[in-house]
Order: sequence, then structure tokens, then C-alpha cells
Amino acid sequence: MFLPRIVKRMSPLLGSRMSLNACRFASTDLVRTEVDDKTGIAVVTMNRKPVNSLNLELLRELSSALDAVEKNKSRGMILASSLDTVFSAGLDITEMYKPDQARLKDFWTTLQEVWLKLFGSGFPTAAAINGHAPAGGCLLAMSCEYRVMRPNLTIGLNETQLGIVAPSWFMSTMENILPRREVELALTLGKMFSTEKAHEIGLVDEIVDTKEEALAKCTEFIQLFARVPREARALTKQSFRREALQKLDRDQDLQMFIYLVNQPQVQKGLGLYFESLKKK
Ligand SMILES: CCCCCC/C=C\CC(=O)SCCNC(=O)CCNC(=O)[C@H](O)C(C)(C)COP(=O)(O)OP(=O)(O)OC[C@H]1O[C@@H](n2cnc3c(N)ncnc32)[C@H](O)[C@@H]1OP(=O)(O)O
Repeated sequence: MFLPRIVKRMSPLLGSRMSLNACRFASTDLVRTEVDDKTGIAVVTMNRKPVNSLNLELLRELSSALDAVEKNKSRGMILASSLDTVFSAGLDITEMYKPDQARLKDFWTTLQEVWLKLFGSGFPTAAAINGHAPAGGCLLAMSCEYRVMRPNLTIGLNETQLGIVAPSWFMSTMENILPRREVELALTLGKMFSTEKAHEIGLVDEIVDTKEEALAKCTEFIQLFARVPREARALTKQSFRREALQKLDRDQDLQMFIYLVNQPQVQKGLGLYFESLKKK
């Protein structure tokens, strides 16, 4: 269970007084949230070694972190990874392969929840993509309003390559960024784009060399809204995203997911894919 722990970090130079850009932390082992007091922007960092695969616990903590960002009235949120070469490897295959049925239900419901909170958030969001972002990792990045990525990485919805079908809300999330034809092609191919290609087609907004630069560019993006009335901005964003958000029928989507995951051919495919990852 995530309990937001808000701690004031004191500057050693200022003794008991706060330094100007001191941070507040609300952290757990899997997700670290730091709010810069100077910019008011929260950096939410995923930290589940080795590849930030999204299991139930990481998703729960992401969901709580998003609640905390909303509650603390942060100026915006940057999503990042603590790992050097992976943003997120997407959904944790072990949650879907030979699953415990009750946990499987919880897992999918929590993923829906994270997407609804992130894609539908009123506060500005940006992703500092400092590592590969396949499938569910791409979904998280695409749910933000701006993406900054390091070179020579990959990003995309590769589900069809695994013999599975990306849910329609994954598709709508990509459609919020790219032209429909490009999305259909990317999804039917299960295409993983290089950073450079993703930038060329507009899936990624900027390419930078380091994580620090990525965080700085995301901060610049969020600061564009500093003088825009918060409520008007939030309602405008949410109204743009309403159709995609409302299209998700959570119960129907859950039933469909449970049905598909339990199909013997899907189980076989997931098992083979998982083995191939391990052999690599
Ligand atoms: C069925 C109904 C509909 C379902 C709809 C589902 C929608 C979305 C699906 C997904 O998100 S499925 C996940 C798709 N993800 C991928 O295909 C990515 C797979 N991983 C990689 O390509 C690579 O791991 C990486 C992310 C590029 C990183 O490469 P790197 O060389 O740094 O690390 P590896 O050696 O490959 O991996 C280390 C370690 O992690 C395990 N692992 C990797 N990805 C996953 C994962 N998604 N889930 C669980 N475990 C994963 C990998 O097996 C290695 O384990 P060990 O060998 O160290 O035990």
C-alpha cells in the first residue's frame, strides 16, 4: 500500500530554513516522486529493476503517485525512469502468463486506472524517455502531452508481434498524436520505431543526449503553461481527450482482456515470448 510520505529536504547551507529549490518527496521503493519547490513540477520516477516491467505493484504505486500529484496541486508532472537504458518494458509478462485470475483482474483494472488518471489528468504532463519504451511503456509515454527521448532507443506498440492485440484505448492514445493511417500501419505491423524515426513522424517531440537534458526540456514544456489559467487549460485538454476517455468501457474491456489472456494460443505465445526474452 502506498502512503505518500511528504518530507521537506533541508539545505545543509541554510540550516533549518528551506533552500529555494528544495524538493518534497513522496516515495516508495518502486516509484519516487519529487516536487521541485521552485518550479512546482513533480518528477515521478519508475524504479523497478531490471526493466520497469509494469506489474500490479508498480501500477498501484504509479496510480497513487498520480493521485498525490493531483492532490498537491503540482504545476505539472514529468514521468521518468531510474534505469539507464529502459523507460519501461511494458506490461510484466508474468502477470499474464499462467495468471492467478483474481490478481489478473486487479492488474488490468489498475492499468486502466493509471491510464485514465494520466491521459485524463488536468495538470500538464511530459515524458523523459531515457530508455526503450515498448508496448505498455509506449502507452505511458504517449499518455503524456510531450515526449523527449534519448537517441538510439526504441518506442512503439509491438503487441501484434507478440501475437496479441493492443486494446482500442492504446490505439486511441496513439491516434491522439499521429495520423490515423500511420497508427493503423504501426499497430498492424507491431512497429518499434527508433528514436530518430519516432521524432521524424511526431511520436517524439525532441531528441536530447542525456536524461538531465530530457528533464530540462520537459520542464521547459510544462513552464509554457505558467501564465495560462490552470482550470481553463485543464478543461481544454480534457475536452480534447474526452472522446477517447469515454470510449473505454472498463467492464467490457476487462472481460475481453480476461477472455483473451486465457485463450490457450495466447498463453502459448506469451510463454514462448517470455522464454525468448530469457534466452537472449
Ligand atoms: C492478451 C490480451 C491483450 C493484452 C494486451 C496487452 C497490452 C500490452 C502488452 C504489453 O505491454 S506486453 C509487454 C511487451 N513488452 C515487450 O515486448 C518488451 C520486452 N522486453 C524487451 O524488449 C527488452 O527487455 C528491453 C525492454 C528492450 C530491455 O532490453 P535489455 O537487454 O536491457 O534487458 P533484457 O535482458 O531483455 O531483460 C532483462 C530481464 O527482464 C525480463 N523482461 C524484459 N521485458 C519483460 C516484460 N515485459 N515482462 C517481464 N519480464 C521482462 C527479461 O526476461 C530478463 O529477465 P532475466 O533473463 O534477467 O530473468
